[in-house]
Amino acid sequence: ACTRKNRNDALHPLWQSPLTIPGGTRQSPINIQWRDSVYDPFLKPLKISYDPTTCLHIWNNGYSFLVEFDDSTDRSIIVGGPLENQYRLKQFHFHWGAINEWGSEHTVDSKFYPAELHLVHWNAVVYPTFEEAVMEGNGLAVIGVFLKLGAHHEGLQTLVDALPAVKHKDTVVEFDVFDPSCLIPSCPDYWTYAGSLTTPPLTESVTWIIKKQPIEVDENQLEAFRMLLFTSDGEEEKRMVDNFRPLQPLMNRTVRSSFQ
Ligand SMILES: NS(=O)(=O)c1ccc(C(=O)O)c(S(=O)(=O)NCCc2ccccc2)c1
Ligand SMILES: [Zn+2]
Repeated sequence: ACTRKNRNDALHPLWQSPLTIPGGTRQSPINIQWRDSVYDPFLKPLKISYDPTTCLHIWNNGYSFLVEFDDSTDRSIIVGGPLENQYRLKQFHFHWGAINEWGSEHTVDSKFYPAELHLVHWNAVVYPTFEEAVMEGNGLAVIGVFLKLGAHHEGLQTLVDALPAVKHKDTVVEFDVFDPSCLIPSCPDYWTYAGSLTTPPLTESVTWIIKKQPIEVDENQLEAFRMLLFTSDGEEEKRMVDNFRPLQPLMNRTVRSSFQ
């Protein structure tokens, strides 16, 4: 009998998710070619208002560590920018590499950053639950912030100090007051495009807002990310590194910029 070719050859090793979504036309991440982005004078400034007391906890979900927020009210929201509605903050997380040469999900002119922060928001004006918003074209808005190697980042350090408590998959630690706007650069400039989640279910529901200016973090802070584990306590340890999805084709999309 002929052997069935392993159909998993197209799966990404990390998430056993398909590398390409059949019929996907707006997948993420992408390379942002600066000179191909189109300045849109009608783009508004992005307005960010987070209430630090909506912060709940940090947990290691087995492919990143995420800080979750109470999204039962409109206390932590973003509005403006390319968005038609206001969107509620649900969580933020990071993607990073084993070394400083790569780690971000998006690239700029094919350059990787060592890490990338994603702040995930959902359209609670139109959709009753996050789970429904995840399935809709205008359901989510994710702010992406690049991390580059440089000065120590005070705001990030409070997060880094909590990471040893969530070293293993499925561990959680209380984290009850944190204002993530300290992780967002002051420069208002951003790129924006229509994309998708970069983790399963990879749904094409994300308006991406990628800040042009990176934040600086130091080597010890990046190394702290790399001390986390994909694996649960008791399993053979696998360091949590390179948790970024490969670049996806731009296809018929234009990246707009809020700046000239
Ligand atoms: N890189 S990304 O911004 O695309 C992203 C990464 C991870 C997650 C996550 O689930 O933690 C998320 S999420 O919080 O949006 N969850 C998406 C998967 C999900 C769908 C429905 C219910 C729960 C989780 C987004
Ligand atoms: Zn992400």
